[in-house]
Amino acid sequence: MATFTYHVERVQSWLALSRAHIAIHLVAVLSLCYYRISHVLLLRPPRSEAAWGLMSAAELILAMLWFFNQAFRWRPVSREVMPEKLEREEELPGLDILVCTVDPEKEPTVEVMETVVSAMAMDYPSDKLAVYLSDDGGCAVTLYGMKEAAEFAKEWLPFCREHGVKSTCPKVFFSSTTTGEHQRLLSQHQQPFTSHLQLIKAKYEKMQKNIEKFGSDPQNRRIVSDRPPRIEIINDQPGMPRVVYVSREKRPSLPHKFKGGALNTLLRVSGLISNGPYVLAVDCDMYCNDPTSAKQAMCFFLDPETSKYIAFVQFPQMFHNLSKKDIYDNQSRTAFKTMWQGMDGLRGPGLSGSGNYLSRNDYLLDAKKYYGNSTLYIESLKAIRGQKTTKNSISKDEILREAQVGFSYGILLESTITGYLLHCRGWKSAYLYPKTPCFLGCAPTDIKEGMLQLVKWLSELCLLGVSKYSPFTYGFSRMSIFHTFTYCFLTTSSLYAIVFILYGIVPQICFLKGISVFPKVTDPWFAVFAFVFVSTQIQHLIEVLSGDGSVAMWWDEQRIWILKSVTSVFAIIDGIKKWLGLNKVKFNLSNKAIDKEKLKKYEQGRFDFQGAAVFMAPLVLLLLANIVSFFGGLWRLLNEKDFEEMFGQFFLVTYVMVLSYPIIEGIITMKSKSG
Ligand SMILES: O=c1ccn([C@@H]2O[C@H](COP(=O)(O)OP(=O)(O)O[C@H]3O[C@H](CO)[C@@H](O)[C@H](O)[C@H]3O)[C@@H](O)[C@H]2O)c(=O)[nH]1
Ligand SMILES: [Mn+2]
Repeated sequence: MATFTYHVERVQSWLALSRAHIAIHLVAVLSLCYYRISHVLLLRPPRSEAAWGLMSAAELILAMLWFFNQAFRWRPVSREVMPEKLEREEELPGLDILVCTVDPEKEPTVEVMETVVSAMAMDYPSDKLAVYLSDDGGCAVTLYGMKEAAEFAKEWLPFCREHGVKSTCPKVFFSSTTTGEHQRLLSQHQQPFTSHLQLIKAKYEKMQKNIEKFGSDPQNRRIVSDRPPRIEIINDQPGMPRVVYVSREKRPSLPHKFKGGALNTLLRVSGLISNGPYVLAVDCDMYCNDPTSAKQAMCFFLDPETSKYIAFVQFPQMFHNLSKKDIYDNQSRTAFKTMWQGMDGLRGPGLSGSGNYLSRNDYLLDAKKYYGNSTLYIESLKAIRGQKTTKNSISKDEILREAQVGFSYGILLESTITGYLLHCRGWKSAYLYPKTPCFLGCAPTDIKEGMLQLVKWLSELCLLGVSKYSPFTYGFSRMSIFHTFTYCFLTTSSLYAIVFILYGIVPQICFLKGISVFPKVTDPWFAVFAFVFVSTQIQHLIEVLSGDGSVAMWWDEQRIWILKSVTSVFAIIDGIKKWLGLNKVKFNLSNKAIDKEKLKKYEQGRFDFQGAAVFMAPLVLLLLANIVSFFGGLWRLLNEKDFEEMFGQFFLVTYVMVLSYPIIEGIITMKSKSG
C-alpha cells in the first residue's frame, strides 16, 4: 500500500499466489510447446502431419497471447481518493468538459442533452467549469437542444444545490421516483420541496417535448457535411458554467479526422475561451452519474507527488442499459476490471475515449513544442490571460489547420493511440474504479451492433501493431517491459480468431476420421494439456468471482469470448484491407437509439442475430462442423472403441456443444422466424 496526499494505492492482496500460479502455468505452457514441436518434427505414424502442424500453430499463437496477457496479472492495483482533503473550492483549477456528438438519428438529442446538463451539474465551482459540445453533424436540432438544455439548467442547477441532489443527471433523478433520492428528499423536506419538484419536473418535460418537436422536422435533423464553422456561446451568465456550442468547418474535400478531429477542435476553442488546465472528455451518451468525479480526479492532478507525472485519469466505461444476464458481455468486464487495473499497476491504464480527465498543461497545449509557429494561437492565448473572456469566434482556417495537435490520428481509435503515445513519452496515468459509477453510457444491445464495434476496435488495433508506432518496436524501446506486453496483447488479440478457427475445425474433422490430435488419456502428457485447460478456467473463474461476478457470468463470458474471438477474423481482414489501402477510412458510429424489440430479447438473455448473418457465418460453420463431428464421431467411437486416443477430442466437441447451446437456439429461432 502506498499513501499519497490525496489518494491511496493498494496492490492486490493475493499477488504472490497469483504470480506463483503464472510461474507454474508457464512451465506447463512451455512443456506443451516442446511436446508439439518435437512431435511435429519427429512425426510418429499414424498421425496426420497436417493436423498436427495446424494444432501446433494454434497452440503456439495461444501460448504467445497467454504470455502477453499475463502482464495484466503481474501487478494489479486499486485506488482510493480523499477528495475531502482537497484545498478550498476557490483554489480548484479550471475544468473544461468536452462532449462530442454527430448524428441525431443514432444519438438522440434528448439523450445528448442529459449528458450536457449532467456535465453542467458537476460538483465543481461554476466559474471554473465550462461545457463544450462539438456537433460534427452541424444539425439544427443539436444547437436548438443546447439552448433548451442551458435554459433548463438555470433551474436545475439551483434545485440540485439547494436540496443536495446527488443524481444530477435529470433522467436518473426523475426515473427513480419510487426509490432512493426522491424518497429521501421527500421525507426530509415537506411542502416547499414538493412544489419545487413539481415545477422542475414540468420544466424538464417541457424541454424534452420542445426538442422532440423541433427534431421531428427532418430538415432540422439533417447532417450538413459542407459547412462553415459555427461557434456560439450559449450561456455566459455568472453563477452558471459556461456553455459553448461548436460545429467545426467541414468540407467534402478536407479530411476531418472523426472524433479525434472534433476533440482537437474543442481543445483549441476551449483554449481560447476558458482555457481550463484540465479537460474531461465524454461521449455524448455518457452522462455524468456521480457529480464528484471531477474532485476525485483532482486528487491525482493536485497531489504534490503524482501531479508531476500523471497525464490522465481514466474512469471505467460503464453502461446504464445492461441487463442482469448481459449475455454479450457488453460491460467488457475483462477490459475494465482485469486489464485496466493490471495496467494501472504498471504505468497506467490506456485512454479509453470517454470518462477521462486529461491535464492540458503539459502536453496537450504545450505551445512551444506543439504549436510551433502558430503565433496567432499563442497570441490569442496571451490576450485571454489578460482579459479572461473573449467572444470572438476563431477564423475557420485556423481551426482546421491547427487542429492537428493534442489527440493523435495514427489510428481511428484516437484515444487508444493518444494514451499509448503518452505512455511512450514517459507519462503515467491512473485508473479510478469507484463503487458508484461516475459515468454511464449506452452499450449495444444486439450482436450486430456489438460486432460492428468490436471489428472497428480490433482492426484499428491490428493496424497499430504493424504501424511505425507498433508496441513491438517503437513501444518496446520506450516503455517498461510489462507495460509493453499489455499493448502487445491489445494489438495482437485478434489472432484468437485463428486459434479458435483451427481449434474449431481440425480436432472435429479428425474426430470424425479417427485421427487423434491429443495424447492418449493415459499418457502423462495428457495431464499437461488438462492442467493448462483447468488452470486457465480457474484463473478466469477467480477473476470473475473476485469482481462480484457469478459462476453463470464466468460461463457466459467464455461463450461470448469464443464468439467474439471467431468474429475477430473480420477485424484481421478489415485491418489487412485498410493496410493495403483497399478500404476507405470510415468511422462506424455506434447506435445509441434503443430498439424496444431488441432490448426485450437482450433483457431476457436471448441471443439475437438479426442483421448479423455475415458476422455469424464463420461461427455457424464451425458449429455445424462440431455438431456433425459430435454425432458422427460418437458413432465411430462406439464402433472402433479407441476411447483412449480420442478422449481429448471427445471432450472438446462435447464442451463446445454444451457451451454453444444458447447460440444454436438463437440461430434456430431466427431461422424459424424468418422462414
Ligand atoms: O466523426 C465523428 C465520429 C464520432 N464522434 C463521436 O465520438 C464518440 C464515440 O463514438 P461511438 O460511435 O459512440 O464509439 P464507440 O464505439 O461507442 O466508442 C468507443 O470507441 C471510440 C473509438 O475509439 C472512442 O472514441 C469512444 O470514446 C469509445 O467509447 C461519440 O460521442 C460520437 O458522437 C464524433 O464526434 N465525430
Ligand atoms: Mn459509445
